[in-house]
Order: sequence, then C-alpha cells, then structure tokens
Amino acid sequence: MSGDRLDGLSVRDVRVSFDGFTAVDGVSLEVPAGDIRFLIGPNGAGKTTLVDAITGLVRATGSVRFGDHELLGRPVHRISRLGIGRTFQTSAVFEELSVLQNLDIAAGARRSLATLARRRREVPDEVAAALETIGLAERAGHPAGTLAHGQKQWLEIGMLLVQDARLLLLDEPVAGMSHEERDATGALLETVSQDRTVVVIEHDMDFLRRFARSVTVLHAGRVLSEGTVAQVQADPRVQEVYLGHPVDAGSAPTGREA
Ligand SMILES: Nc1ncnc2c1ncn2[C@@H]1O[C@H](COP(=O)(O)OP(=O)(O)OP(=O)(O)O)[C@@H](O)[C@H]1O
Repeated sequence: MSGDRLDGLSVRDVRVSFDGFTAVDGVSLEVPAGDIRFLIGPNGAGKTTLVDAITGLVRATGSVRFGDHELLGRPVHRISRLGIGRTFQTSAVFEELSVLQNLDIAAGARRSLATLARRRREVPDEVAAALETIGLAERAGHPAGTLAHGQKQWLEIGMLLVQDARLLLLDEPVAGMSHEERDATGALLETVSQDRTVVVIEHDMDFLRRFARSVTVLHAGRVLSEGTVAQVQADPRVQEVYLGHPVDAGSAPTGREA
C-alpha cells in the first residue's frame, strides 16, 4: 500500500539516562524489513523509553537507523517524516470528528499547502485504502468517539498508514480489547507488515504467541533474550525474570506476572 521500499530498523548500543538512572542500558537489536517484532519485558524494563528514543522523544546515545537514515539527534517531526509512526497506550483520535475526518487530517500532515487549499469532494486514494485496510469503511461518517475501543486503535493505525509510516511502533495495541478485536488486530498487523516493518510493545502473551514473528525481551534496560516465540519461551533467563524460576519446556511466561 505504501509503494515505498521496505526498510528494517537497526538499534545499536542505545542508552537513555534520567538524572543518573539508566533506563535503557546499551540496547542493540535488528528488526528486519517486514518483521512483526514483539518487544516484551517486565514493567520498567525500558520498552517505552526505547521507543521514545527511536521516535526522538528522549535524548539517547548510540545509533538508531531506519533504512539509510540515522534517527538519533533528529527532532520528532523529522523522524516522523522519515516514515516512523507510533501509537500510544492512550487514544489520540479526535472523538468529535468522523473517522474519515480523522484520517483526512492525518493525511493532511503529509500534503502540500497547495493541495490542502484545493477543496476536494472525493475521498483521497490513500484515505480510502486505509479505511478498507482497518475495516472501518462502513463507519467512515461516524464520529470517532462512537467507535468501540478496538476500532479506535485501528483508526490510529489507519492514521499512521495515511501518513505513509513505514515503521509502525505500537504500544500495547490490544490492551482492553475483546477476543474478536484481538483477532482482527492481529490480522491487521499481518496485512500492514506486507509492506511495512512493525514493532509491538505488548504484555499479552497469548496475542504474542499467535502473531509475533520475532521477539526481543528487555529486562532492566538490557536485551535479555531474542528469537522466535518458541526460543524465547524456552529461555530459562526469561522464565526466571517472569516467574522467578525456570519452568519445564512448553510452559511459558503469561500476562503481567512480572
Ligand atoms: N521521564 C522519566 N524520568 C525518570 N525515569 C523514567 C522516565 N521515564 C521512564 N523512567 C524510568 O525508566 C524505567 C523504564 O521505564 P519504561 O516506561 O521505559 O518501562 P517499560 O518497560 O515500558 O514498562 P511498562 O511495561 O510498565 O510500560 C522505569 O524505571 C521508569 O521509572
């Protein structure tokens, strides 16, 4: 859908400190183009802070490259223009505006002033495509505030799609969702990852098992383990951190037990 090339994310030795406390302590990870990488770890592991560093919200040392571009040191809006899109745990949609208007405003952030000045009666192609992808075409005219919780998350993802984000960083996208909404969200991630790279911060282990293509486990600001879901689940260090002790192969960390 984006039409642009598929890029991967390369994080090298990234550190973030707050008043002497090191929240991210030399993290390196490679997310190949088109991956759905889940970033997990106990509360306070540094997941959100790492994403804050990637998106320019906190100062960091080291290197973060997306495709050919170094992201560290650039302001937030420049990083966004390089195709890095992010959702937060709290919804950022305009509740009183329609689904279509929310997407149109998000798309407008990419448009030239001349294009914006021209009054258009038709729905722009990228907005129509995003409406289909996120499954909200039939709700296009409804106020975003009337959407179900899951639908609001999908609208936010749609807003990233119309901005032509090629790296999606999603913070707990299925928190508070029903089973059906989780399934639909997983299917949406699979669709968008066909021509984008996706990183998901998530505590929901059932969702992870079903939809992660790869997993990085953070603990105390460092990478504790990395690999496929099966490899990470079988790692005694991961079991130790989540459960306090290693478990038999086949068992796995669940939920927010840390
Ligand atoms: N602005 C800040 N100032 C000081 N400390 C901070 C700040 N932001 C985060 N921290 C600390 O950095 C550590 C990592 O926090 P972070 O929110 O990145 O963890 P997390 O893995 O995302 O946790 P959670 O799963 O609870 O969201 C925590 O100890 C947190 O208290």
